[in-house]
Amino acid sequence: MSLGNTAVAPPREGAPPRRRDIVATSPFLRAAAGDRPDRVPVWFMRQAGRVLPEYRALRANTAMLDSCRNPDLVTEITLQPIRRFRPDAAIFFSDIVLPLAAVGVDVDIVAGVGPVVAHPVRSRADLDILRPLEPDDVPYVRTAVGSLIRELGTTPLIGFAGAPFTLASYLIEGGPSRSHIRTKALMYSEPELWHDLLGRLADITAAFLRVQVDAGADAVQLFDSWAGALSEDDYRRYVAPHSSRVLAAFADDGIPRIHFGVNTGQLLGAMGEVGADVVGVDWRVPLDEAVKRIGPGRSVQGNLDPAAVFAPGDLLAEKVRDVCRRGAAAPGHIFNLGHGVLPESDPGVLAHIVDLVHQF
Ligand SMILES: Cc1c2[nH]c(c1CCC(=O)O)Cc1[nH]c(c(CCC(=O)O)c1C)Cc1[nH]c(c(CCC(=O)O)c1C)Cc1[nH]c(c(C)c1CCC(=O)O)C2
Repeated sequence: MSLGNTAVAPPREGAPPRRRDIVATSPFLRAAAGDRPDRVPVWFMRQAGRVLPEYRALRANTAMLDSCRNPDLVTEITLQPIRRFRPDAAIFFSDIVLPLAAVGVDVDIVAGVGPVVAHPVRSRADLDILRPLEPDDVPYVRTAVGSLIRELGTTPLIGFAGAPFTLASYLIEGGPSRSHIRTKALMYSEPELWHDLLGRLADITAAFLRVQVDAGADAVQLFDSWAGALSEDDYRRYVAPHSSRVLAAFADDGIPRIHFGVNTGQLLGAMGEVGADVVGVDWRVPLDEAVKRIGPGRSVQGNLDPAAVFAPGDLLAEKVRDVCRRGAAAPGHIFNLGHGVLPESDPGVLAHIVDLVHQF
């Protein structure tokens, strides 16, 4: 059975040869395409990074964005969790603000805070900073994806980018925000400026993903981490057209497009409709209920509470099995946490979760 619309799309004219050999066998790619492989595939958002001591050792003297610009470091960091956890997919090590930095936005990643933008975007004049992203702005991305494809063997590589709304929030607020007040104020009071801004961000995001896909990434995930702050009506009006344009740019590539956000119970249907093959679900909505909201023909990814890794072993195992059982309501299910791995997590417990999912 193949309900998804991914497996059938012919490659784009002039596109690189996809790793067609793994499409038929990879549990991750099959589940993304709406199939039921022999085992439930699993990977973890933020599996590459701070949870691993070998990562912390490697990054000790390198700033986050500098490490993203070093293909050897990116390759090694992306591979570290593959060796340790044996998940069914790798995710490219980078950050959602990297393409913004690549077009000249003064953005830094401050430890314990997150991305901080020196000159927030608040007026039409500020938009000029957002020029289009050219492939040559991120040569290190092409190099790193290429070397990963050679190293990964049969494990698929997920490319990713931040969605226009989530990037806009960082740009407008100047950093992380709980309420997104300035973002929403601009959205409501200057809709024309808002749509210009999100349009530019959609172009940058699509171009950043294009570099990864043309270098050989086997899937893409669009992170709209903060979209859950919006009502469905506002999401459809102010955000969906732009995310839709990003995902539509990969409709002919024959690769799965995963669309994820946090706290998006009210948006699951809309987030599927913008052109996702797989909808990522956080832990607040059980997967069988999420499947009803998303509607037919789309796979789901998720959705163990990242804090469940701190539960006693038998309760954790019960929770893992519950996610797998409920995920069976979708055409295809990719096991994941409902958001990124928490830094305090024990890597041994993550490896155990991979085993539990594979045994299910
Ligand atoms: C919030 C934040 C961002 N960027 C950053 C933060 C703060 C992190 C912290 O101190 O807790 C900075 C950052 N981003 C990343 C690191 C490397 C170390 C690590 O935290 O693992 C660091 C220090 C990797 C990353 N950052 C991201 C990835 C890719 C996604 C993945 O691996 O699953 C990685 C490896 C993506 C990212 N980056 C950002 C968002 C909103 C997302 C989307 C995913 C999400 O909602 O968490 C912005």
